Amino acid sequence: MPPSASNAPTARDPRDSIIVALDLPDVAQARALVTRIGDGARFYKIGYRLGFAGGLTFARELVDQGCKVFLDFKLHDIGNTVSEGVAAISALGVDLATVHAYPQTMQAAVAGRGEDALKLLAVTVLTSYDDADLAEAGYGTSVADLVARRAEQAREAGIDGIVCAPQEITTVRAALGPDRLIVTPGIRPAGADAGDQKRVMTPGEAVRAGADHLVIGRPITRAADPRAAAMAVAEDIAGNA
Ligand SMILES: O=c1ccn([C@@H]2O[C@H](COP(=O)(O)O)[C@@H](O)[C@H]2O)c(=O)[nH]1
Repeated sequence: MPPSASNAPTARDPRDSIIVALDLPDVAQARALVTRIGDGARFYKIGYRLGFAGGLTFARELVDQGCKVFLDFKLHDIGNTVSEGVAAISALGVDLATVHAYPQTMQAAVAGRGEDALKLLAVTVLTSYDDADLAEAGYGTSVADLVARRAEQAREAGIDGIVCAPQEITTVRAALGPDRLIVTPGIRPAGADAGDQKRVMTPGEAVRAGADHLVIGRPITRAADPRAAAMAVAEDIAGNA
């Protein structure tokens, strides 16, 4: 079960910094995992895999249980489609949603969100990319420079926060100012397999660098004891906050 009112983390509880990526094949497995994590986390991310397998209904279930929900579909399309898509996401009552950090896309997303409580995050450069991947995709710029440029454009567009790797937090914070969110995937506890992630840091390092939230999938969801894995992350965060 997610944390009950009696053991709910306080505002400064390190567990509030953790967003668990529920990259699972179906709702039954996602529900079982959330139960196993219990009071180890209360903020969950739903992406393509679960989203296309009943995850939107499950998002509602998590919200009704008092959990926070991040819908990570990384929208990128013509402006009208993005605006209407964001308006539809707003109606789900989730807390965070992502779009790619292209100026047209971000402006359309902000227009679609209107006055709703949904916070929009712009994904700068995926954490599975390095400079060589950007070059291969046709960009003549480094990851660091592209993230910095996109963070500036996100601020101008009125986006609420940025998704970037922990390595870029200092640059992004300078562009965004103190109040907007910095959310970092690419998090690996010391010794954990990086897998397809190329720009990684430990939870403690990322929090020390200034991340507001850490997105963590496999190191928690594939752990033998997911609650213990989440608690170990929280401990690392607490030791570095
Ligand atoms: O740049 C990005 C943007 C999003 N993600 C998402 O975060 C999680 C990370 O999962 P791990 O298993 O901890 O690698 C995953 O859902 C990605 O879609 C990202 O990794 N990088």
